[in-house]
Amino acid sequence: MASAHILSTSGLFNKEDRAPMTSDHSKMKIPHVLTVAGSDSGAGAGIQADIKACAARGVYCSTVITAVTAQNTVGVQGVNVVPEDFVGEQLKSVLSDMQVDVVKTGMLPSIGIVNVLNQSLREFPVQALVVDPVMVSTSGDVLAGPSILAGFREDLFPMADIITPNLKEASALLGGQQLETVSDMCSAAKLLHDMGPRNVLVKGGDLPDSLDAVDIFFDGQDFYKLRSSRIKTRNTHGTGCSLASCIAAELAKGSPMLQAVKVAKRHVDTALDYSKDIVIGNGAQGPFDLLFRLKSYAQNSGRQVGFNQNDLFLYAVTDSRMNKKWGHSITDAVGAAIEGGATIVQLREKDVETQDFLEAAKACLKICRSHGIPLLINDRIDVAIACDADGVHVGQSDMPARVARTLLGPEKIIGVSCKTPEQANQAWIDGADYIGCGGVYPTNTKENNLTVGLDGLKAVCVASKLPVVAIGGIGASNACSVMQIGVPNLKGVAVVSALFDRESVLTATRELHAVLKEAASMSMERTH
Ligand SMILES: Nc1ncnc2c1ncn2[C@@H]1O[C@H](COP(=O)(O)OP(=O)(O)OP(=O)(O)O)[C@@H](O)[C@H]1O
Ligand SMILES: Cc1ncc(CO)c(N)n1
Ligand SMILES: [Mg+2]
Repeated sequence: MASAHILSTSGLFNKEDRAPMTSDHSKMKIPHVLTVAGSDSGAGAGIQADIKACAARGVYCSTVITAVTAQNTVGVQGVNVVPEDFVGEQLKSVLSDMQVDVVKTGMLPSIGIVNVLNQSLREFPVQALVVDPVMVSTSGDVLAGPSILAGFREDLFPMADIITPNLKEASALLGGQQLETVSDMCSAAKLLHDMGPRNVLVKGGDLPDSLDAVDIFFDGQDFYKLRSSRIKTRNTHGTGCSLASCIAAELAKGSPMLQAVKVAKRHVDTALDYSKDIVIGNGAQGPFDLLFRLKSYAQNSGRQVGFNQNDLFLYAVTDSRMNKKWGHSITDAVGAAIEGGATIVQLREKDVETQDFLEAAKACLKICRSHGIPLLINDRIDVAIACDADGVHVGQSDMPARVARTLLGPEKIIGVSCKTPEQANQAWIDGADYIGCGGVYPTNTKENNLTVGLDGLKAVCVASKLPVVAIGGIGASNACSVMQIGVPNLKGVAVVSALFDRESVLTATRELHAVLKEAASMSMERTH
């Protein structure tokens, strides 16, 4: 099949031409957590939470299902327990074949299932066992009856590297004693530790009258109070399952226990904060979003999804010194450039403090979004991420495009400055969306910059599989000759001085826009 779709992809799909992305990683071992738990049809807790938590932490998750629940944000409407033999069969399938690092348990609805699990773990030992002794859902529904207590205490806890009961579960395991204060939680952690697990985390999500969300970690010697501010939200369904899975995921990566617990708590906390206002379901307890980091990929707020190469037509690059010289604010300058016909904007602020840069970027993003114009950030990936800009432009000595792609995700726009066909090819392999080629003419905005001339520009365009924007000393007087070099992937010109080193940015942009239009219609005539 011909690969005609080269220009706008981010790099993963053109198998014929691009170097394979993972050739030297073909034998990579991925950290692996096996969760042995129940399915939650509402997907906030149970197996579904475990898969999301492991994915969010970058760890593979296999699943042995112990029960299927009919469950939503109102409560648990039904439970169908998987026969213990079949739980055993699932365990054998996974453990005999895959290299599982850590087993995490959730809902274990019968003593028979606990026994089967116990046998499997003896037959196929793993590096660590995380036991979340699930008994009652937050809605108050019973997920494992009291008969399970002996199974936990006698069979699983002695093997466990950590157990993670919530207050009700800790209380049930200790014969029903009330747990109402942080000091009660410490005593409980100690008593539970005596049952055999190497570490205990008593979770305080349900601690009454507590302003903070406090969990007590006990390693047999020291107590650690893990405290975060309590987030006001109804979306806490599945926090416990998610926390235990995040711990398991960090252990699978090789973290020490306390570090794993701290990272897990921070992940759940950030996820709760991020999703505090989402609305799923009508019940009292909604699920939250563990994959919040993927947010900007999914909710491309306000802009078109993907990169349109025609956006390179009149590419405005800002310059703080010029704005200062003419007394323009950055937002006025960007607004005027857009009004004059700029089709994409790049913020290139060389002598500005980071905080001011971020504020400027946010303000410019608002203007750009309201006009449907993409906003890119020069060099500063951190600023681009912080303001959710549409992408970045990087030079040859900035962050490599491949790394920028990993940091920004598959949908953001990445441009790379290139002077040679080799650099253009590398930019394509690295998953860039376009290249900037120049300086075409000498310019004052970049010191010691090698000028490639129209011939150099043409050579790069011919070699490039990506669309190209020409840059360097271009303005209304020479834009026409640049656009007429006769290569179809030269999509536009990028300009700094010709727009911003002017008293009226609006007039200058309009003028250049008219020249580019004229050049485009001339080349249309030539081809028809
Ligand atoms: N509103 C909140 N704000 C911040 N952290 C919270 C909040 N609610 C729970 N947590 C934290 O989430 C983690 C899970 O604790 P929790 O006591 O809710 O577990 P759980 O009852 O087993 O949860 P579930 O049964 O819903 O899966 C703990 O680290 C706890 O401190
Ligand atoms: C299946 C399942 N496992 C665990 C919990 C605890 O949150 C739940 N509500 N549902
Ligand atoms: Mg729980």
